[in-house]
Amino acid sequence: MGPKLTRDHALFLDLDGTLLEFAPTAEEVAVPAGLGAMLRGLAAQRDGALAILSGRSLAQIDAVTADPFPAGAEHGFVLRDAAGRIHHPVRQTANRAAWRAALEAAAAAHPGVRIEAKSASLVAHYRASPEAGPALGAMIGAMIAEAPEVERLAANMAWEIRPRGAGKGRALEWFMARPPFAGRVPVFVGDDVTDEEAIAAAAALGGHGLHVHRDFDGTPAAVLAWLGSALAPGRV
Ligand SMILES: O=P(O)(O)OC[C@H]1O[C@H](O[C@H]2O[C@H](CO)[C@@H](O)[C@H](O)[C@H]2O)[C@H](O)[C@@H](O)[C@@H]1O
Repeated sequence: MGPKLTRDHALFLDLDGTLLEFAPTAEEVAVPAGLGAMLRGLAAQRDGALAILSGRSLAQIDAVTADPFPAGAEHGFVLRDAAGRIHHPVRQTANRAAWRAALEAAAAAHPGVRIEAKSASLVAHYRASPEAGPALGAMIGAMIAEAPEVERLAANMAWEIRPRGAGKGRALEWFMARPPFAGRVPVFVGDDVTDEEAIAAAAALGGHGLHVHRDFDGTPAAVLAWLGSALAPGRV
């Protein structure tokens, strides 16, 4: 369970596996009823100090939350501050088009594998074809071996090629240096290997880095119940 939330906490929330149950594709997730209203309430409670930190694109985040909250999209490659301004902390790679073509060709040879192209990252999803995972991972590792500007990430039933130097931990630190986050105590909740650096960053800043499986019962429902309890009458 997380701490009792107060208005002094800045909230940083992952989406898939944390607020959303996993689904066959990102577009097929069921958004819990009332999620947008709850996030708006939590943001208002702390003067807007609530940000979404997700591997999803900014457009996909907004489709889930229904409001343009501050966000670190694509694992922190695209940052949207509280005033709605967009920032890119690192540069795009020049090899993206060639890598995308190679991944599409690999996907054509593995029924069920799906390639997702975000503004900077490329993802090879193998949830519908788990047996393809190891070969895809090896192929991607070899493909980017000479490209130090990117890294291969083992995501949830997916491999992701993302620009090195971004990441959810850096995104959290970036927000914590700016209003309305600065001066508050960071609280991050995530579930995945891609969330560990934000869990560590929140703790290093004197806050709470929470894991859906280690600190809750492993379900988004438990995280949502905890968040919702902060909006109960008489709280904060
Ligand atoms: O950082 P997150 O908010 O957890 O987003 C991570 C990735 O989410 C999406 O993929 C994952 O969720 C899908 C829907 O449940 C699932 O089908 C897929 O297997 C998961 O890897 C999204 O497609 C990615 O771009 C995000 O990086």
